[in-house]
Amino acid sequence: MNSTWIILNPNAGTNDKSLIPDIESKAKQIRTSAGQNLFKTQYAGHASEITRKAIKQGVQKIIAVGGDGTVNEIAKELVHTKTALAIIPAGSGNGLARQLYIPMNRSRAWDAAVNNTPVAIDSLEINGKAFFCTAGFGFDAFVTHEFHNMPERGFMSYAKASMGSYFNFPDQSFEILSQGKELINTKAIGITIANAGQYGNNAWISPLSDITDGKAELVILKKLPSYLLPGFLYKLFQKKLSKDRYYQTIDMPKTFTIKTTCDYMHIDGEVVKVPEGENQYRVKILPKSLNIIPGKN
Ligand SMILES: Nc1ncnc2c1ncn2[C@@H]1O[C@H](COP(=O)(O)OP(=O)(O)OP(=O)(O)O)[C@@H](O)[C@H]1O
Repeated sequence: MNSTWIILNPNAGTNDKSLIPDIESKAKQIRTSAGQNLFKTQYAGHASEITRKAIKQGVQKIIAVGGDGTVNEIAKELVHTKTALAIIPAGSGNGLARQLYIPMNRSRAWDAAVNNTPVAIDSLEINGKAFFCTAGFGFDAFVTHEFHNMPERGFMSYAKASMGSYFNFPDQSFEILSQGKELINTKAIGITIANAGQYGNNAWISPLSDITDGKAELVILKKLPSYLLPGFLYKLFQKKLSKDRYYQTIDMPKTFTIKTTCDYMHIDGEVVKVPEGENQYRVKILPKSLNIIPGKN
């Protein structure tokens, strides 16, 4: 049996025609038995199914080739298992890969995936759904929703989706509780729960977040007047955001509850429609729960 499986989402990313043949040839180079070691996903949820099979068969490492959606599907199955995850970034945002300093260059990412040693990172759960980078309510979830409906992928589409709706987006209510005590009660354009520091695309929404520290941060974003937006965006991409009257970041306890009236949320960049009548979310931190291969050791 091959001890490394590769799971590739052929639909991921921005239409790179060389991706599939390149990964096919790299997979052949590391094949150690007659068994299959490359699996192409055929539908949403397929990467999770393949991962469950890999765990049962004692596979030691899974190399995910795709974007954050594919990575999330695989990683959530690997939480609290011995199987390590490596990533070849092939999506549009690649948040977890960038957070782990995995090269965007495919050959260098492959070298890291094959040769580097895993580290244990934290994961988070929101109403039982695992995530590894960020989850959010309000404006960032709305932008993610708009982005997924755009014909083109990539950073420029994110910028268009954000700018087109920012000034009309209404404030939302957020109440955060822990152990029955109210920690926060506020109106804001959105909140982000951060395990990693960035959304993807090097947009550092929570620059001090450390994916291995056993903690999560909550970012509260208030609507900025237009003249402050360019400075905010500059700091976002330069990893320089810090507390002010429009941007707050709070260290969170190990478990907490969010009550909100938002219609959408995103979990690692995948939009989730909030079920009618559901407005309460339990968040739990699972320290050092996933073995993952970083870009640098
Ligand atoms: N063959 C397939 N057809 C349709 N959807 C698929 C297929 N394989 C996987 N998927 C789904 O596609 C979703 C998006 O994929 P992925 O995140 O890898 O790429 P992306 O959306 O281009 O990247 P990013 O998340 O960085 O924007 C995944 O959540 C997965 O469930």
